[in-house]
Amino acid sequence: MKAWEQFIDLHEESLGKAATDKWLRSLKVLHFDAGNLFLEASDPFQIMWFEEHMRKKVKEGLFNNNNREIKVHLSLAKVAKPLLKKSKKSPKKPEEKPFALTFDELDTHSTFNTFLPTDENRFAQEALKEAISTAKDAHPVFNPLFLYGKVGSGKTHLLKAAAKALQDRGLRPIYCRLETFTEHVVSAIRMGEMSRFREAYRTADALLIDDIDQLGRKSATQEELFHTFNTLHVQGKQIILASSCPPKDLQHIEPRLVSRFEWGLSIPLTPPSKDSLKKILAERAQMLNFSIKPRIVDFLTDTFPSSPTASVRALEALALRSHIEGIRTQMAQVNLSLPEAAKLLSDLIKDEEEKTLTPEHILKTVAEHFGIRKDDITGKSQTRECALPRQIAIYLCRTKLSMPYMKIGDLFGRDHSTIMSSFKLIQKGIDSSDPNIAPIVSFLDKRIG
Ligand SMILES: Nc1ncnc2c1ncn2[C@@H]1O[C@H](COP(=O)(O)OP(=O)(O)OP(=O)(O)O)[C@@H](O)[C@H]1O
Repeated sequence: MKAWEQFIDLHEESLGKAATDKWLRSLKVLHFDAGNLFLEASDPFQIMWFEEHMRKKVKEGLFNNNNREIKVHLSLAKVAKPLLKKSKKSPKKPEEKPFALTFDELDTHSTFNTFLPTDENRFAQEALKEAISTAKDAHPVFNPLFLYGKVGSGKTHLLKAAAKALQDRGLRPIYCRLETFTEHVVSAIRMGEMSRFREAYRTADALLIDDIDQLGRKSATQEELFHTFNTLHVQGKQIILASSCPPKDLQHIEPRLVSRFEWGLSIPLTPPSKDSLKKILAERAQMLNFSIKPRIVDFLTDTFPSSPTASVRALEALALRSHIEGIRTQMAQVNLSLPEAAKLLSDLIKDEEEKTLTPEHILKTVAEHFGIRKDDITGKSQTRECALPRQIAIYLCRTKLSMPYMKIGDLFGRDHSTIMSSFKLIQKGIDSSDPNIAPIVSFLDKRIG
């Protein structure tokens, strides 16, 4: 496939020939349709390496002749040693026809077996298992099942586990993220293939949609979801949805959909506690055949406290990087010390630190934006070159961190009333849509996060 070959050639210079051959050229091209490239990896580390090093680059740099993004789907070769026992069912072959609905893939580690039951999530797991065991045989008692919880509470894991368990029962569930459902609606409309879209979704044995809170104001998607929901519901097909909030808090979603989401059972999920997260990491390491000392597990949970997702990703990165490093230096993975682990994860740790919002981070972002030094912002200079960035930084410290004026004054070496008047000046600029102030503050506000 030409675009893929060109993409590989382009990256050979920075990766080197050996790495390019080992990690990219050895990926087997299974199939290509207009927007999707299916590749097969020979071992799990190749997939992890790709996700870590190439996923972003592919998204930004792999396009077809019509300049549309090509999505890369990676699977593990059947002969390869899987991380977990795989289902006996062979994966569905992608369709050959021009309009192909490609659904999100299930992964080998998101199963019920690998989901650690905690007091907070036990009920959700039981409800899902019950729904799966009776799916298709009886009208579901609770339909839909609506899982909701914060980032990292295990929604995606449970949804994929449920889809996998349904497949193992010989049923044909559809699992997809809302983004995929939306893409399908949009391309079906564009290509005049609505009947094929409907046939695919409405004949499924169960429908599982993740990130339903991202429905937003897309009216065509809401319309199709509404009819898909009704058709499946009337037939007694189980519907399982996941969202960051309960149905009543969903934004911009038609009331008729919200009320349907409330027909069944809504189940809250809570992110795992620190102790549970440690157990999750230890089990994940075992699945990866990665020997990890408890104190490195502690280090991961302390370093990536904001979300289980980040800790799990860091663990996977550590397993991959120490595997590569081990090949290079003969270093035994088993002996990985804390400083070695920290070194291998230094970029991820830096990213994590930057995510924590501090006055330092605000100063750094504002200074970088205006091309001046942090010291210029807190320094004495009254030139406009320094004064405007300073006033904006003061404004952002107040609005983003709710810092008291006195504290901001200490940070900027100015008295309380100067800080207040800087704040008011920027606020006035925003309120009056001053082109020299409002767009910059809005941009920096988003950038700071
Ligand atoms: N109880 C659990 N047992 C095992 N792994 C878990 C558990 N809870 C979360 N995880 C793991 O933590 C990571 C984050 O979970 P997941 O992606 O399912 O969260 P989420 O609620 O879908 O978050 P988001 O809202 O960001 O999509 C995953 O790697 C998942 O496998």
